[in-house]
Amino acid sequence: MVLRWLLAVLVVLTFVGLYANEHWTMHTLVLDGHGAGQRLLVYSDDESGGNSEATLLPDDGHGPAVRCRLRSTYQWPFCEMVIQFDAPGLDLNRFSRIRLWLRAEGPTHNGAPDQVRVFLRNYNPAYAGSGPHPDLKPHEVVLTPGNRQMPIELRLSQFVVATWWAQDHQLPDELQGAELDRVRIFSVSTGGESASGEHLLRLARAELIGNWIAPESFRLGLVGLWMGSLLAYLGWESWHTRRRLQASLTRSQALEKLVQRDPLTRVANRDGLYHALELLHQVQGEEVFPLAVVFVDADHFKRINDEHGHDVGDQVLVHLARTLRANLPRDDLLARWGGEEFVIVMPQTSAAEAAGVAERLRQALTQVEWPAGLAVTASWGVAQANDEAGIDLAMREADQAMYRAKHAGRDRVERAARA
Ligand SMILES: Nc1nc2c(ncn2[C@@H]2O[C@H](COP(=O)(O)OP(=O)(O)OP(=O)(O)O)[C@@H](O)[C@H]2O)c(=O)[nH]1
Repeated sequence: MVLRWLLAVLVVLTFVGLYANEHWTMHTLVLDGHGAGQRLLVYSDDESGGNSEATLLPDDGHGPAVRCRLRSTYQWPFCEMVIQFDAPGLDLNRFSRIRLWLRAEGPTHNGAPDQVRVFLRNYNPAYAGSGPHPDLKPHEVVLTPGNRQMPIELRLSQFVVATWWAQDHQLPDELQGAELDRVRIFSVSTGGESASGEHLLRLARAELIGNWIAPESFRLGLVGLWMGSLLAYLGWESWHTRRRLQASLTRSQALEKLVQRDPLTRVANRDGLYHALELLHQVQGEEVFPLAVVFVDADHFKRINDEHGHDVGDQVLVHLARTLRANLPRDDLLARWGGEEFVIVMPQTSAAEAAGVAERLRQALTQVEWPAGLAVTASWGVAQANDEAGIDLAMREADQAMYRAKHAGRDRVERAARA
């Protein structure tokens, strides 16, 4: 359930994030030649041997323009409006698009609308040289503004390295692709097909549009978010499972204890006794032997029930169990064997020592304030087991010894013949 919610949230976040980074969180850089680190210039082919004339017209409220008298004395005549950026140049990786408000007027060879070339020129010492006029790598898009709706929006990925420049520069493979990390020049130039005559190039506005976070970084961030969330979920899930297991273990242990306990006297029942014996043997190993077993049976208990009622009988059993427990060391096990009969198991104790303990317990019963002013006594049988296999035999022998105590007149301790 949690995983389903997590996935749903991640999917929504991913889509909203992608959309927001693309459309909502844009930032803009205006290219007008007046901003910090920008300069507006015009060039023509006269520096390359032509004699075209480029004149910068003052901004008349519609943005700067270049009036160009194109003369075909040069092979590739051109006029160009240039916005130059201070070193180290602009890193356009923060941007994804460029918007242009651009007009071009002038004669063409075949009467088609005038073309404009848009350039982004990048600096890299590997090809630019170190002179005052660096050889920048031109990235080009050819446009036909005509009567197009403004602005014209171009993706920066549309800019490709100009083939005429690439052919002149035999660059190694790794330098042949587009590079827009140190752009020193943004320019618009008359088209390659423009005919001689007077042209007008007007750049009312140019803006670079960027995402606040570069798309690559944003996508990397999204991958990180997915991986981080799933890892956090796995961590939480394993912690939660361990807690659930622990809780159910504690519950089942508590339940087991409850099942192994006599509800009236609160001491162990037979199952509880055997379980405790097993644990004792696991912990102490063979050191539990010799192990003494004492059977205790309340005398004339039926009479107590008959004369004073079942409730008094119950209270007598509770008092008997409490007295036994209170007078036994903690390591000795006490259990209700059934009816009015109890068993004591004493680790590391011989039958002789156990008989002494039983005798003290027998006397302790005379000190108890029994219900209904009764004077309750019990008969005791003691036996000894020397190894694990001997435990059941010792139980039977202690039981028999207890019956001998009954027949001998009750309220006494008897040891098994072998013990
Ligand atoms: N009140 C009460 N009586 C119980 C309980 N369990 C067994 N009894 C009774 O204990 C009595 C045991 O009687 P007997 O086995 O004849 O033994 P006794 O009367 O103690 O005689 P001796 O053992 O020979 O001294 C029976 O009447 C059972 O009903 C119990 O949990 N509560």
